[in-house]
Amino acid sequence: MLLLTHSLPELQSITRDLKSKYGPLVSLSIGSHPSVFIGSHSLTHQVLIQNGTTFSDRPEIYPLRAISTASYGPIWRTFRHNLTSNFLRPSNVKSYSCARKYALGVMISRLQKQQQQQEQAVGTIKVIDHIYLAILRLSVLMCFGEKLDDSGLNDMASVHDVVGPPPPIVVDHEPELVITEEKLQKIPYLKAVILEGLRRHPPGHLVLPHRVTKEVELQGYKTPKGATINFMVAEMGWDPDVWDEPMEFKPERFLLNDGSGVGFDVGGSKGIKMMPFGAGRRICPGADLALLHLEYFVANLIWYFHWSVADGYVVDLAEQVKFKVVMKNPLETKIISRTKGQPIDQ
Ligand code: HEM
Repeated sequence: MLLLTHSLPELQSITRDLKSKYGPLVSLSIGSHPSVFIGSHSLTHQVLIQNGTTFSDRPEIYPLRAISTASYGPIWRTFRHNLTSNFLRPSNVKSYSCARKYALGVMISRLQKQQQQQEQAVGTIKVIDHIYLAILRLSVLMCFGEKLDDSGLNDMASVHDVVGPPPPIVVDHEPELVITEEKLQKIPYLKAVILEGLRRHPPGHLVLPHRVTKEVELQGYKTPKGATINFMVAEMGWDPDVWDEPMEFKPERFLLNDGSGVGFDVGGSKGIKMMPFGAGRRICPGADLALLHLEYFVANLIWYFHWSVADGYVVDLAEQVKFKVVMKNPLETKIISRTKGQPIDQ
């Protein structure tokens, strides 16, 4: 089959149809490049975890060969080693705590100012799809969007249990008090919300394309050397054979039975149920940092503000595929500062 489209939604709808007719392994040809789409959890595990060396190359379609686009070989290994053993080393990530706190202070100050201005102008506060870190954009808004009408996230009872009463107001971008990285460990429900956001609305519906380095047989289909292999991340997270009520937003599914923690292996080494960060040798090296930031900013933004839907606005979680998946219709929220005292002009 020759597929004459580069539109991801169209591609997804075609692969979804084909998958329902012919099973989880669907092979398409895009131009002259044979291209395979895998939506099966077990096959993905077999391919990326058990046969990683054969499936970790990238197709030569990128003009720039950086870490994410480099061929699987010594140059990629050097890039990856530099990144993981320096910038992303756990001790370094911990040492960026001051920068995280500063970024949070800027965010809170802006939101407080916006709240004050909008209260004066129209008596209501609208924050229009404007959370300031790109990494947070989709997941936070999706989480808020899904849970806004539910007391679960705003109350996030465990956040308040862990950190106590409302914080003091923020002056000069410097929060006196924040929910620290260490305290986040005591809020398993928060981690579950973030994971559920990434399952239900993964920022990428496909991982970056992989390339197979020798001819292989995949579930009886001969796949030639050089074929591009794509993994259907969103489909895997929504598979009713693996997830109970997959289209529902239910963070509890990630909690241990007694609610004391989260029992989920993001890397999928023993089995893949979802893979928002990919899996195997090319798995996103920033996954831990991303999860930490999502938890940190969500927890603190909930501690500092009460979030609800703007008057007359109906939450619409339709997605739009840009570089990453974003909300088609930006979220409009009303925020009320929980801080003691009034926000001041800055
Ligand atoms: C919610 C946030 C993020 C998501 C969902 C995400 C997801 C992904 C995915 C799906 C891949 C492709 C995996 C594959 O090809 O199999 C990837 C690769 C990559 N990500 Fe992330 N990522 C996130 C944040 C970050 C952050 C914060 C960093 C760096 C600080 C980062 C750095 C990278 C790099 C360097 C690669 C290429 C890895 C390689 O090819 O070896 N990502 N990411």
